Amino acid sequence: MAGTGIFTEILDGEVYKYYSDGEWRTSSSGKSVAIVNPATRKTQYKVQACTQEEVNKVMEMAKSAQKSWAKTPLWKRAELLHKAAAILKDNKAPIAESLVKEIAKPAKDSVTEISNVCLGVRILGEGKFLLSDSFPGNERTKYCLTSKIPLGVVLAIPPFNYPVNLAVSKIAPALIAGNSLVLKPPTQGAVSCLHMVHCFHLAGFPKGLISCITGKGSEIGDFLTMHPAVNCISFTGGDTGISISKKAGMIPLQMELGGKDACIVLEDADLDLVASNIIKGGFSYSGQRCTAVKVVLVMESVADELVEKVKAKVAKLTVGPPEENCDITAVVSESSANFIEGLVMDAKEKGATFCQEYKREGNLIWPLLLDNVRPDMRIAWEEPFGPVLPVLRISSVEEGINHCNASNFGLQGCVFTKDINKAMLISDAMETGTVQINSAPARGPDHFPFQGLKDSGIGSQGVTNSINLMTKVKTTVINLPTPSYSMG
Ligand SMILES: NC(=O)C1=CN([C@@H]2O[C@H](COP(=O)(O)OP(=O)(O)OC[C@H]3O[C@@H](n4cnc5c(N)ncnc54)[C@H](OP(=O)(O)O)[C@@H]3O)[C@@H](O)[C@H]2O)C=CC1
Ligand SMILES: O=C(O)[C@H](O)COP(=O)(O)O
Repeated sequence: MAGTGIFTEILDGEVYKYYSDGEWRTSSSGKSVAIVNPATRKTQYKVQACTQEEVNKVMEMAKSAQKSWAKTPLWKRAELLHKAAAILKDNKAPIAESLVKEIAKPAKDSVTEISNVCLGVRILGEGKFLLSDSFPGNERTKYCLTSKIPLGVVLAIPPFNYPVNLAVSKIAPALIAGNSLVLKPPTQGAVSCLHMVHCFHLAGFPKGLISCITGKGSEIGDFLTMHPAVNCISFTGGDTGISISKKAGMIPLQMELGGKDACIVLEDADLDLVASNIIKGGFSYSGQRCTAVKVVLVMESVADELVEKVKAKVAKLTVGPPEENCDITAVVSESSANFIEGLVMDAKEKGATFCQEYKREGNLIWPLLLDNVRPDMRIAWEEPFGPVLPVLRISSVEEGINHCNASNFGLQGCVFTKDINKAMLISDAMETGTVQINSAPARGPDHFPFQGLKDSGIGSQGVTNSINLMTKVKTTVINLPTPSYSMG
């Protein structure tokens, strides 16, 4: 059970503690932040509302712990990460339980990301050796050695929908690269993150190297992201990332933001395959994935058949509590449910075809496919982050590409066709960070690059790219008095 067994020390009465300088602490603010269970709409957990002084302390510790961590051999860093992964694996149950209660989601295994990041040992263990005479006009008098050095303190801010998984995908590359890490978990998902951080604590990482500050992003966020001790921010979430980017100083930023992933369906597509992918892509975790299919752009000639196939599959989705492993569960908050309803009502007023009756109970919204959506409807452009999927019928491939490219987002997209040549041309034309051919958008596997164009983000994720972003290249040049040629 959450907060029991080896996790007892992370709880103070009914409020979870925050983690600083290798210890679990109660904030001097005397205040807590409530975490509301999306399904019951009742307070499920409470976390500390940390103060600015507590943030300052954490940053000070992070700076000093990083100095000695950077001198820890790579194999030892990897060993500790493997240990943390093993502890996480052995203690999945309370993390899974809090994911269910905080974000209405069945548990997801986050352990593989830590292990995968140990690939970093190889990436970081390699450098470059350059010779000056490869550049015109130079003799071989300079030997240049390059290696990757840590940045310092990395601030990680994951979103509610994958609080543990997206935290670990930031923590592990930061640590293997020799950085220290300050985690600000999403409020909805904080308790799952605190359990995960305790697994790192039990693995025996040095004091102060990892810390976890809780509190509302709207209250503590600016202080954290603009803190002078922070050397890199890795953020996943919504538009907040755009404002963070404007305020952050001259530091590397990894921003994975929203998306309006388009699914373009050509006449020759395998419609059964498309329908399964629309269900998986549009409705898994109730559409609350940045990579969810958020608009279907289907050629008019096959639209009726595709819509019928998707309708049949929507009818089979189970709707209800996360504890029962239902396909569709309550969306994360009442404000999110209200926002989704606003999009649905706008589509209704403007004449979209409802393939199912719109139904909502509290934060639980039944899956809904909207056909004959037109570009003047909000749902054609905005991301519902819920189980509502619009279908726009197109009369040419160009129309589909134009719709996709007119979006301010550019995360992923997908195209379904049996013609690989057409698929490649469409992929090249789509202004998105990734295009999936004949499959729904998805972030993984972990070592694939993952990035958004336009308002969908800056920087790129994936094991190698994260490590590269969280390090800087350092060069040492050996200057010889006379040119030296091997064996010469
Ligand atoms: N591209 C991607 O990989 C992903 C994108 N998203 C996008 O995120 C949105 C939904 O996720 P959601 O979690 O609600 O996103 P938010 O942007 O609201 O929150 C993300 C994180 O930022 C924190 N935060 C809020 N305000 C600030 C601030 N001023 N400074 C610093 N941190 C702050 C939040 O904390 P708190 O919870 O305390 O407010 C949370 O930890 C959708 O738009 C979705 O598309 C989501 C997942 C993945
Ligand atoms: O935050 C998200 O929504 C994820 O990064 C998407 O990951 P997935 O494609 O593996 O669901």
